[in-house]
Amino acid sequence: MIRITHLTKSFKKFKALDDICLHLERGQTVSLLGPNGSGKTTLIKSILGLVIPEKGDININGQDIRTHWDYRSKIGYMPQIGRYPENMSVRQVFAMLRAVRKDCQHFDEELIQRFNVPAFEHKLMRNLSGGTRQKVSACLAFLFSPDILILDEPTAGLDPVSSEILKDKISRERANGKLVMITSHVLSDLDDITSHVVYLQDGKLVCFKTVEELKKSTGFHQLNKVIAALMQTNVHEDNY
Ligand SMILES: Nc1ncnc2c1ncn2[C@@H]1O[C@H](COP(=O)(O)OP(=O)(O)OP(=O)(O)O)[C@@H](O)[C@H]1O
Repeated sequence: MIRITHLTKSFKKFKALDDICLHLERGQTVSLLGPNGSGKTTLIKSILGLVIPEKGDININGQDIRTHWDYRSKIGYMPQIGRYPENMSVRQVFAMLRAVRKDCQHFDEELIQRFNVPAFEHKLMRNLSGGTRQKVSACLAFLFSPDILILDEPTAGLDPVSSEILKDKISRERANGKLVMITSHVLSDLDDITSHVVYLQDGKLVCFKTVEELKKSTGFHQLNKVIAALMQTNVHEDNY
């Protein structure tokens, strides 16, 4: 579904991504992990076409993203910090985005209901709490039933109940054959939902493995312990 080959991105002399190769398929929930500054957001932005790499290719469903822009309509993106027109109400933001996406035939409004958006949709974006803003971002990421979901720190700021609602939604969308990519530093939030781990360090791909493989090779059952072990062994992956 997403094939990344020899992706390299530098900011001046600094290599943020260094020869990344990955092949991600539908039905996977891929946790994109690594220390601060390891290149996770740069990788996500490269897939979204917001960062232009100097080397390498990204193909989505067999099409090069540099020449086929319509792939973006198949991606739902939840940014780390959602930026919206601050003087619009929540209701207006939803209406505006629905109007932009006239091509969309099927709306997924489940999160809108489960987060009880109608209770706060009259509020202006600038007056929302951080967690409520996250709920709006989550609802928008899922709203147009995309095949690929890219969620950057999705549970940050959400209360425990809302966090469980979102994780449940992610699991069911994966079961429906969607590809979900998630970054988070809260590994306990990823434990139940991750099928594969991509681990980056200094812009390099250290590991791309299933959670089961990692649990077996490290002897640990919790993702945070697995990742701690991975950081210590620094196994290099050339088998993608
Ligand atoms: N526009 C830019 N200009 C210069 N350097 C950049 C730019 N964007 C990212 N970088 C650098 O590239 C490196 C990777 O950044 P990136 O945001 O991808 O890391 P990350 O793994 O997402 O980090 P975090 O976990 O802190 O969110 C960092 O050293 C960052 O400073």
